[in-house]
Parts: sequence; structure tokens; C-alpha cells
Amino acid sequence: MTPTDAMPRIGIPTLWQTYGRMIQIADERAPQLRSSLISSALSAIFQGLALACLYPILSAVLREPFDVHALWVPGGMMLLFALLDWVLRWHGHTFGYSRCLADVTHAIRVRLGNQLRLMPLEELYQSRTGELSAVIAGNVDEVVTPMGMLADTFLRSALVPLVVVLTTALIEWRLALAMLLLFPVTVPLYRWRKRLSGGSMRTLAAAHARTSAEIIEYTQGLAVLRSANATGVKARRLQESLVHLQDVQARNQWSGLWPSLVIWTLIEGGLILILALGVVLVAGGSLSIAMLAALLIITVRISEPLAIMTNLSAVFDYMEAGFEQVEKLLAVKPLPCLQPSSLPTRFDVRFEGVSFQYAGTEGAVLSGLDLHLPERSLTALVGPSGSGKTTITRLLMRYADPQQGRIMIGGNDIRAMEPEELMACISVVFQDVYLFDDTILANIRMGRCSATDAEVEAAARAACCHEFISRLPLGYQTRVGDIGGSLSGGERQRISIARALLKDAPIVMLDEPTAALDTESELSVQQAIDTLVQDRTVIVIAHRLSTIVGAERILVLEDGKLVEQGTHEHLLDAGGRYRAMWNAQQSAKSWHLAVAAGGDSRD
Ligand SMILES: Nc1ncnc2c1ncn2[C@@H]1O[C@H](COP(=O)(O)OP(=O)(O)OP(=O)(O)O)[C@@H](O)[C@H]1O
Repeated sequence: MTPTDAMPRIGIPTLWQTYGRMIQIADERAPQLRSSLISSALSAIFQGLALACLYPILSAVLREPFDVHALWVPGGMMLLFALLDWVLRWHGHTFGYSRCLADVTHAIRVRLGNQLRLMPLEELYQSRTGELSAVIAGNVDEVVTPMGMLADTFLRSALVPLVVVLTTALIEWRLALAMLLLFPVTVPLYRWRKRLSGGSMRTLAAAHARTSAEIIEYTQGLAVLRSANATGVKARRLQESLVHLQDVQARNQWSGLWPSLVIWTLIEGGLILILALGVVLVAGGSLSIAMLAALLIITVRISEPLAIMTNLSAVFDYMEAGFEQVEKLLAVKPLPCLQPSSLPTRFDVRFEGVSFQYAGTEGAVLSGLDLHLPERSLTALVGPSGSGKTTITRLLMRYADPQQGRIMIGGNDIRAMEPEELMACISVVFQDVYLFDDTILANIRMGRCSATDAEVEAAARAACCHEFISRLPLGYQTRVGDIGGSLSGGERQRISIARALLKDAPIVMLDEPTAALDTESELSVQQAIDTLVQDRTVIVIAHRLSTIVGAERILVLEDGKLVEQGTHEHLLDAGGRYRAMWNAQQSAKSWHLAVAAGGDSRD
């Protein structure tokens, strides 16, 4: 799933749907949001009532002879309504200025964070990092931050004119009738504006997400790109996405601007029409000067909110586009946990008739695979590239569930284990080590958060990294980011082994951890691995067969099927696929030696 590939929603979400989504997203803070919205609505009603008092006030002021007493009632009422408007307006904004808004934003980010933790890795890896961060950082702000302010502005823009017209109708129906001329244009204009902006806001959100993904990928891969002298190629893709964003923004600006100008013009035109009508009526003697003055002030005062309201549809759409991205990510279901859940007490691994096909691809990567990895034994997975070795280790970690068959640890189906419990059983040491920009101490402690400093140090000693860590100026407190590339591949690998040692999981998976190391680093990392694998169920992925000759069992895979298994000697004697691979690697080695010794070919 890619959060940004959402197709534009068919139809226009109604205001009621937008309100429903706001309440849903506010979650625990929904009562506060509701109370703020009610206050805003009441405040808008009182503002309308205060405005409607203008006509009786002006009538009293312009009456001949002037009588101050006639001002008391309308003046007092206007003051009262204005006071109520102010008080309720403050209360209406509490959602924003109290912690509620920040709490809601935080809660959504935590929910999204949990979602990342629980969603199937297969789905997670299909999303680009930048697109995910655009949803979590960007869309959450787009959805939540304007929520209170936008709702207040909308309520005020819609309710103030409505209340003014209704109240004026009670005082002077002709005045109300004149004002009503403004309303019929507003609703169709609102819907028209919304239809125009809906799709473009989603396109804009998608373009933002794509650019953010390209920027992250470019900066993360810059070192590789420079070394491959390919910065230009990738920069071109980044450039393209920036140009695309620029185009989308320009189109959006234009498609947003001209309807706004049309709306303003129509509403201003309506205003002039009302005034012209008023002047004609005054000249004909059927409208008083007081009424015309009131009409002037009130229509000017309410035409602006009406224009704002029609243009707000674009902002609502931007918010809706954000809602959709957040909801789409939250809708991804975690892999189901079979009930009753169970915990293994022994740690052998069994694959029973496992068939697996990656989403969106054709053909199974594993088909009807049966494997048994006895507890506390070392099993090596070998086979040509693409034969399914990594897929086996991924499925054991529930990257995704196989379409057929089951995987068991200690006789327990891994689908009946909670994700945390499953991951507590397995340590993985990859070829590429990922260290976080934190201290070395914290990086090792990630293996077990509750470990004391002494336990971290003991793990580091066992993984042969205490010595080089002690040589660093700040020792264990050195930040990995500060020393950057000054840690060698072997040192980084040993830190990751220390992490795994601290975790102390009964099953260890090693994905070619020494493949990229020089001989000296390989020796010290191998020493650390020897400590790690003691007394554990170990699965090693190996390309260089010389590293696994001592394995208790070697499983040979080809096209997702187990074609041979046994010890090194047994497989050599069998003279099958393994023997062919072994011979090929041995002859490649002697070819290297011949080249090093000055020979020009293996012949
Ligand atoms: N995320 C994925 N989506 C689609 N296909 C994939 C994915 N990951 C791997 N594959 C395909 O599945 C097949 C098996 O891949 P896998 O990585 O398990 O093989 P491998 O034996 O570990 O290969 P290597 O030794 O090169 O690492 C390959 O054809 C690969 O292209």
C-alpha cells in the first residue's frame, strides 16, 4: 500500500461527513471539540443578533426629535449580545489554546507510530519513507491544526448572516428580503468551488509526498550516488518531482484563484445591487434613511463572511485530502493473531508445506516447503541468488504470512504468537548494520531496554567491541552520528552482535554478517558470532560455502524448493547441486590465487 496513491474520492464529502471525521479524529478529545464548536455556533448567533440591533439603534438615532431613551433597549441588547459573543468566542477557541489540539495531534502521531510497528512489514516496505513521513508529519498537521479555527470560521461565516437576516425579518421584512438576495448565490457557489478544488487538493498532497520521498532517498543515498558518479541521474528524478510539484502548485493556484475572484465579484455585485435597490426605494419614499444605513452596514458586514465561506471549501478539501491519507494508513490491518495465543517453551523451527508469493508478483517464491531446524543446532541455508533464502528468514519474522502451510516455533504456530513475543524469540544480524544516531551505549541497549550499563558492557566485551569503544574519547557515550564513518564495517557489525547478545533470544538468524568484511575484521566478527550462537537455534544464510562447512545441517534451496540437505561431507559425497556449487567456488578461489601470483588465467 502506498499512502499517497489514493484515488480521488468519488463525490464531494458533505460538511456533515467532514464534521464526523473531525469528531472521529479528535477521539478522546471529541467532547471538548464538540463543546468548542457549540460555543462557536452560539457565539456566531449572538454576533448576528448584535448586528441585527443596528437597525433599531439607527432608527432611534435618526428619529426627530432625538430621544436618548429610545436607545436604551436596542443599545443594551446589542451590548448584551456582543458580550455573550465575546465570552463564547473565547470558549469556542479553548480547543486551540488549551492543550487539546496538541494532544490530538500527538495522539494521532502515536496511533500512526503504533500502526507502523504493527502493520505487516510487506506493506510497510511497499511505502516509501518520505511518503510515510509526509503522512505522519505533514498530513497530521494539515488535518488537525486548522480543525478548530476552520470550524469556527465556517460556523461564523454561515450563521452570522443567517441570524442577521432572520432577526431583521422580524423587525423589518423588506430589509431582510433585500439581504436575502445574497444567499441564493452562496450555496451553489460553495458547491461549485468545492467540485473544482476537490481533485486538485489531492493531487497536490500526492505531489508533496512524492517530492518528500525523493528528497529523503536522494540525501540518504548521496554517498552511494557520489561513489557511482550517478548523482546527476538521481538528481534528475528529484528535479522532475520538484518540477511536477511546481506545476501542480501553479495549476492549483490558478484553479483556486479564478473561482475565488468570480465569487468575490458576484458577491460584491450582489451587494451593489442591494444598495442600488435601497437607494431607489429611499428616493421613492418607501424606505427610511435609517433603514438604508442599516442595510448598508449589515450587508457589507455579512457579504465578506459569505465570500470567505464559499472559498473555505478549498481549505476543507486540503484537510479532507490529509484525512484520507491518515485514514488509509490507519486502515492497514496488522497480521491476525490466532486465538488462543501461545508461547513456545522449546525453540526448534518447522516449516510445514509453506508456499509464499510476494504481493503484486507472479509466481510463488517458495512452494510447499518443508523444513525442520532442531533446537540448539546450526543450520545453513545455501542456494543460488533468488532461491528464497532471505524469504525464509523474513517469513519466520512474520514479514507476511504464507498463503499456504504454517511455520512453527517449538510446535506453536507463529501466527498464534503476539508480535512482541515472536520478536523476543529471534535475534537477527544482517550484513548491513543499521546504527541509530544515538550513543553507542543506547545502540547496544536496543537489544534489551532494561539492561544496566554493566550488562551492556559485558555484551560489548563478549562481542569483542569493548576494546575499540574504550579507545573512543567519550567511550560508550560517543554518539554514532558524531563519529559517522569512522567506525569500520567490522566494528559496526560487532556492535550489532553485542545488541543481539544482550537480547539473548533463543533463535539467531545470521544473514551473511561477514560477507563484506576484510579477513582481519572477519576473524574478530567470527569470534563474536561464535559467542552469540552458543546454545541457540541458529540459521545462517551463506553464499561463501567455506564459512559453513562446520554447520550441523546444510539446506540447499533452488527455486524456492529444498533440493538437498545434510552435512558438508554428506552433500559433497552425494555429488549433487551442493557439490557443483562447492566446486565452482573452489575453482574461483584458485583462479583468484593464480591471478594474485601473477598467472594470467585459471588454465
Ligand atoms: N519484496 C519483494 N517483492 C517481490 N519480490 C521479491 C521481494 N523480495 C524478494 N523477491 C523475489 O523473491 C525471490 C527470492 O528472493 P530472496 O531474497 O528470498 O532470495 P535469496 O535466495 O535470499 O537471494 P540472495 O542470495 O540474492 O539474497 C527473488 O526472485 C526476488 O526477486
